Amino acid sequence: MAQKVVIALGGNAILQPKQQATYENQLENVRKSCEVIARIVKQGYEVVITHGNGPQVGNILRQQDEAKEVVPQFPLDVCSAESQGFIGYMMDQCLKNELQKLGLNNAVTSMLTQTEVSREDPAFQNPTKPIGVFYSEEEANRLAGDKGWIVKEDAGRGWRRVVPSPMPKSIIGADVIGSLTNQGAIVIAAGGGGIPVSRQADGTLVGVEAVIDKDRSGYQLAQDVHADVFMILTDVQNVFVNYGKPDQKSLGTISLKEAKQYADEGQFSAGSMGPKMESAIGFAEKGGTAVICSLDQADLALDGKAGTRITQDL
Ligand SMILES: Nc1ncnc2c1ncn2[C@@H]1O[C@H](COP(=O)(O)OP(=O)(O)O)[C@@H](O)[C@H]1O
Ligand SMILES: NC(=O)OP(=O)(O)O
Repeated sequence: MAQKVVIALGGNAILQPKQQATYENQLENVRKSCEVIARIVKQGYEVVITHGNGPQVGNILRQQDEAKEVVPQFPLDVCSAESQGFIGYMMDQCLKNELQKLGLNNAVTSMLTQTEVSREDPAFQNPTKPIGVFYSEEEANRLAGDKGWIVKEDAGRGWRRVVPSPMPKSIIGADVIGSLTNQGAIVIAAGGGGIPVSRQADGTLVGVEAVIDKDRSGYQLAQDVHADVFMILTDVQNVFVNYGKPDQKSLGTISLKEAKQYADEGQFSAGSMGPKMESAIGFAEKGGTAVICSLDQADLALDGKAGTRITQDL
């Protein structure tokens, strides 16, 4: 039987920190990602894709802010939906095109997805999710003062605005995503972690202002669709211990025990590698294989020849 892989693609792979946020730049990055994903499909894997939206949703908020005298501002959950919509569109189109180049005609569909969170989540008191572009410390502090933002340093790469990132409780429509996948479709879902919503006392859903971590939602999605492999594609080839220090060490295939030990030591930053490793460990604990690697090495990493790989039994 074909192996099922959930691929979580980083928002930074769609827009790199030093690139201008033009549509053309993002489309080209998505095209390159889809070229790799199409090769994975060609290898015979069943694929479900999720993606980040940190840079994009931050830019949408900034556009709104700059235009607030002219057009009313929308809440953050709606901005999340906007980013999911435009990234889903680019991905759906690029993947169809890249599959066609390989002579494949799998059905591809992008599903606008809501993810349930709790309004009581402690994340609302401690924002950790970096969004938008990077600033110098001075510029970030100025913007924080002017606009009431909370800003934090992001893994040695500069300063960014941060927003609350509650834990996903459930992916709404995960059963539909699973059955489409089982029928051979490639589904793009829960982009940007999914649009954050909470369930009210009467059972109805309502939007919540937050940005969910796509690695955490991807982990939930991977369990929901009974994936064999959960693969997180980002902008580093491997996970490191002592990251950014002279003695940093790249991690290849590691045991669950080793991964947990490094996480307990605080080796992985909140808002970047932290949620990736937490999700990878969770997935491996449930018996699956978790892989964290760079986009360009995704197919090698699936074969165990690149990236950081965590499995229950070594
Ligand atoms: N221990 C670590 N090993 C590798 N990368 C790390 C580590 N800690 C923090 N990082 C940072 O995590 C970043 C990837 O996380 P993030 O920016 O959230 O990616 P994405 O947008 O691709 O999901 C890397 O670019 C790196 O700077
Ligand atoms: N929503 C989310 O996790 O986005 P990034 O992957 O861009 O940080």
